[in-house]
Amino acid sequence: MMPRRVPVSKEPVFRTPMTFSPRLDGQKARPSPSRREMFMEELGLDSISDASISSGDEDPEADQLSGPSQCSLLEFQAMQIELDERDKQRADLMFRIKVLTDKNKLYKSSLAKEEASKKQQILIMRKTHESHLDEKRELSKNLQDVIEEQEAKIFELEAELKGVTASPRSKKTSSGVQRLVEAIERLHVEKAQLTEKVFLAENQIENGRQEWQKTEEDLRSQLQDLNRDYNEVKVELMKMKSFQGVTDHEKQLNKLEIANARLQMELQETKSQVHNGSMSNGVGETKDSLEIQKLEDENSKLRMQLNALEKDVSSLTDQRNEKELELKSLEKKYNSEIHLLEDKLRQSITELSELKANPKVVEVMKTVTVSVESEETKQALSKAESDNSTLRHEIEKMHNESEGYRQQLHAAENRMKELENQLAQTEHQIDTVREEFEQELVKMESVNEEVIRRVQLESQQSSSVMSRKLMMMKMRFSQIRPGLLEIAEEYKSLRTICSQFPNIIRATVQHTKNEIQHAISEVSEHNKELVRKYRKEMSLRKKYHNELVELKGNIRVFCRVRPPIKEDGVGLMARVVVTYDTDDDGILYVHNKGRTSSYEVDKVFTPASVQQEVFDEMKHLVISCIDGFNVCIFAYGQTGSGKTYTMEGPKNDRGINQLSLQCLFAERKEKDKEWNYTITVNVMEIYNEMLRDLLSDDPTFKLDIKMNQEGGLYVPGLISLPVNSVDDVNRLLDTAKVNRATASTNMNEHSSRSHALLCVTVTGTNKTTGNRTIGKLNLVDLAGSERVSKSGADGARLKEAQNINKSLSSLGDVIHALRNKQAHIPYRNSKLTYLLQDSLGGDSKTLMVVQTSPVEKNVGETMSSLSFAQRVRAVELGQATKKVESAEIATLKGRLAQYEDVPTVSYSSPASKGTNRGTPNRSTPRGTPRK
Ligand SMILES: Nc1ncnc2c1ncn2[C@@H]1O[C@H](COP(=O)(O)OP(=O)(O)OP(=O)(O)O)[C@@H](O)[C@H]1O
Repeated sequence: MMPRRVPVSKEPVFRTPMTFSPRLDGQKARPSPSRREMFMEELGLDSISDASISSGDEDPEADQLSGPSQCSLLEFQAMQIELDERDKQRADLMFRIKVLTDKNKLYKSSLAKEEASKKQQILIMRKTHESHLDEKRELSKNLQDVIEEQEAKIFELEAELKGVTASPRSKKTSSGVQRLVEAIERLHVEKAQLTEKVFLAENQIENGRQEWQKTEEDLRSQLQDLNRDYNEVKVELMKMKSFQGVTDHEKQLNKLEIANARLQMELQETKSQVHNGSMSNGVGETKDSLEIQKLEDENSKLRMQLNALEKDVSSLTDQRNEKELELKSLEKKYNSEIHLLEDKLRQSITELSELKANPKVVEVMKTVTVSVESEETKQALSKAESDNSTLRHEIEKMHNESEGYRQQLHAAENRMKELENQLAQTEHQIDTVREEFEQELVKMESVNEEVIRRVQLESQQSSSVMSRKLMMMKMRFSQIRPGLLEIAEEYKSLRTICSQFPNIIRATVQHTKNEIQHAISEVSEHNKELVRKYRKEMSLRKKYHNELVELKGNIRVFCRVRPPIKEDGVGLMARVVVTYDTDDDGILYVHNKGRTSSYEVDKVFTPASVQQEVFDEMKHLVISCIDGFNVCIFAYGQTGSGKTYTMEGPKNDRGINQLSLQCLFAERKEKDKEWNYTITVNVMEIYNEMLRDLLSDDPTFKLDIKMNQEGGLYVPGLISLPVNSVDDVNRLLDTAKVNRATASTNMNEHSSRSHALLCVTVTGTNKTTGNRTIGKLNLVDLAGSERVSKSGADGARLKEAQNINKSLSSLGDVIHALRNKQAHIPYRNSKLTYLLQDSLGGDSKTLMVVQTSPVEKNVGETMSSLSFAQRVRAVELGQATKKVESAEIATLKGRLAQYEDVPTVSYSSPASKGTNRGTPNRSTPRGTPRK
């Protein structure tokens, strides 16, 4: 979420450059504004972070409360903090104003200093000028004196020429020259003094310049500090912008932004004010940089003035030097002229004295002039006249020169006046600058005062608003304080209770756990007891059931469901549709087209059941064979349902056939002390209604089933072989397998379409009594039970299927007849039923293992097989009996067999025809079995 922008006030506000330090470190963003922040917003105040609020003497726990009362307390605290901040700002402002005032004073003092030094300089200059003027005046006076002296001399000479003495004049001349020399010497002294003063003034100017530079540097460093502060604030702002920017710091960030904006505004406004102030009479805030600029301007102005003054001084010095040179040349000139004049004068005097010494010449001259002019007189007179004219010329020339000097003096005076005017102008300029500066200072002061007044007014207004709000808050706080205290108390007590909660909860949980555990253990005990009872009941039930089955002679039915195999394929048709009852191991369910059919058998073996598990359930039946019972176990089911797997089993996991023989061997061994047992086996198959001996040398030979005189069935030519070990059994079974393969074109298909029979005969003789028992165990792997219509067979295969169907349907018919206790049981309808006659209807214990596929694809056949199994299960054959013969009977039977040439090897026990029970079966061994 972007931070909300707050419009910046246009009024200039003095602010310190971000003196607060907000919680930047370790602050965690809050997801949404708290109620306190919302309240602060309502009041139009900036929100304050939790960390910045310290409640002082308030109960700190009250801060943690939530609700209206907590908001009010926080409002009060927020107001206080806001006021503190304002006070801080005001103090900061005052400090800045004080700094500005100090600076102003400093400028004033430096200005006064500068002014004083300038005044001093002006005074010095004025004095220098005055002294110069005096000198000039003195010089002109001296010159005037010299001129006057010269004029006097000329006059004296003229007068002397006219007969007047001129002796006092010469004295006057020498005194004027003397004064001129003195004046020149004074000028020299004054020049040295002036040079010294100029040097002094230069030093002062240099000092002033250094002071200005220092002030300038100070101001520059202050400006740099301010800029640095500003940059720091900027950076701080940037940091805060980058670190914050989430909802709970929005207002703080806004506050900083406002402060920043205000600072910028201040800066701009100050700039503009200063600019306006320099352009017109506008007022503005004094900013250090502009002041420096202004002072620099003034400094440069003053420097210019100083330079002008220095120029003036240098020009005056030049002028003075010129004058000195002029004076020197004049002095030289006057001296030479004076010397010349003195020489002339001396010459004239000598001539005059000569003339006086020779009065005749004078008289002659006078006479010549009046009347007779002698030649000499005339010459002397003309010479005198020429000398006189020369002297006049010289005097005129001197007059002219004197006039030139007078003009030069006048020009110098004019120049002096000009310089005085310039000086007056400079002074005027300085006065003007000073006045302007003073005016500006006054303006600045007034602006400062104005700003201070405005800020004070503003802060007063804001503080009065804040005070009002504070008052309001205080009032509200005082109103809600009791409630708050109450809530705080409640909160404390609640907190105490809450702090006890974990212990209570822990204890309660522990207690509940213990109770539950106790209950569970009780229940489990009870359950165990129940399970024990249930199992006991079940075993009893089974026992009774078995007893009942034994009594009734029911055909026992087991069902084995094979696991899904790859031939079942994938997809919908490979879905498992057979499920099992968890409580009853005799019930299974088949799901077909949304309907579920349940089937009850004596025992259900799931795909997880192993061979041994299956055999264990029928072990007692197998063992009963050793006691003289006839037992028949046959596997029924569609092709590929696992019949062969159950009966034969793979090599590494043998099935019922081998396990049964192993069991019999073990049993024989156990009873070895009392009984002498002989176990013989024969292996047959019925294929296309043909009976074959799989242990014969010619397995294709078709065997017949015949009945002896006693009604017993026998198979002439059938080979029975004794077996004494598992190896014997394996050997025989392998031979049977080989013969079965030899007799067929396709072994796999053949095995599916033929019934395989393994018949085990156990004959036992009691070693003590000589009594004999004969028990038979028929182990039958039936052909596949699938329907012909489904298999779609034709030709030879159709015949096969029909034959299979025939035998199986005959089996069904026999079962049906037995079930309905019909008088005629159609055993002879097929070779299978005929051969199994004793097992199905005779004095036999019969077990059918119904094999099923678990997948959808075979669901029809599965249901059909299970329905058949249901019918088979309902068949009551009556109680089976042992076939035991006494020793005498056994001996007699043996003798009889020797005399009678009848087949003695009965396939099955010689049972009476039909369903008669109770008659001991006779069997006549047919000689020694072939090897
Ligand atoms: N309980 C089981 N566990 C594992 N695999 C089994 C089981 N039952 C049957 N199979 C497998 O199912 C396939 C078919 O079994 P099997 O040949 O025994 O059927 P079948 O009913 O004798 O067939 P057919 O009537 O054609 O002789 C075999 O590959 C076999 O290994």
